[in-house]
Amino acid sequence: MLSIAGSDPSGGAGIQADLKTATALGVYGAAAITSLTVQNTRGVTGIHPVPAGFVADQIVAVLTDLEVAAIKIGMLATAEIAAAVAEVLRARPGPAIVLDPVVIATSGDRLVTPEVTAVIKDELLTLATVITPNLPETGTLLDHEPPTTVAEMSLAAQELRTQGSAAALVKGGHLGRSETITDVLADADGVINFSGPYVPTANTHGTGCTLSSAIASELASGRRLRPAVEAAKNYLTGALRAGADRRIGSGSGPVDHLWREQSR
Ligand SMILES: Nc1ncnc2c1ncn2[C@@H]1O[C@H](COP(=O)(O)OP(=O)(O)O)[C@@H](O)[C@H]1O
Ligand SMILES: Cc1ncc(COP(=O)(O)OP(=O)(O)O)c(N)n1
Repeated sequence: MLSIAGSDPSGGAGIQADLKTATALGVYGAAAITSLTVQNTRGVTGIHPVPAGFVADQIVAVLTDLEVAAIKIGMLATAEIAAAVAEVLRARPGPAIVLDPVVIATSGDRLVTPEVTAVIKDELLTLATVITPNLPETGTLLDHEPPTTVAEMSLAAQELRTQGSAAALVKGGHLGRSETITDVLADADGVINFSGPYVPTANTHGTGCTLSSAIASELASGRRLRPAVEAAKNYLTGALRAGADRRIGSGSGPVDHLWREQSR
């Protein structure tokens, strides 16, 4: 599994989360870094994008050497980086692509320039096996208000498919506290809800990164999309539960990626 994403020095999101997730799921993880961030559990205070050509070179180096079965795309930082990633991947079809259209961190900090969304819509959406926006990202991609109910998430997921994505998983983490938390997948077979228990914790830093890299890892292991999403959500719920009471950092802490190892 190749992660094309930004670096989070606090270790809970970005490539750090993606590599922990792949490892925990028994998949070899590689990483092409799109940007360095200055970030901790309290927020993001700096972004240093990698030159677009150098991002492309990293991806080509991995794809021309390792047998990559699935790619996760996360933070793209600038339109130039997004366009370079699209160009490289268009020229090398094959791996499944999980596109997490990262715009804003849970802390409220913007992670990409506004122009990135247009490149995602125009160039990356059609390359994706599945796109995994949260509610605000769904609103941005569709140019309307974010969904506020599971029924609206279902309509939005189907609308994203009409924009060119083979499948869309609209994540419900921003719907607020309830007994269950539901993500909605629209694919060629229709619409399906993935519901799991809501885990009451402030330690949700990197949940979107963890989910998308878990889906990519499960696809790399040979699962089809629906079973891959189900397995990824179960893994994430376990990691949220195991990390719920940890005190790593003073803000929104990371999930416990290695929870399965510890429960052995
Ligand atoms: N408190 C929670 N309990 C259980 N699952 C959660 C919780 N918060 C988020 N999730 C799950 O984490 C994943 C990411 O959700 P979301 O917060 O919507 O995305 P992002 O992290 O990209 O903003 C989704 O599968 C969502 O259902
Ligand atoms: C480097 C980097 N990439 C992505 C994110 C956003 O992570 P995500 O899992 O979508 O959400 P939160 O961490 O904000 O809950 C990030 N923070 N850093």
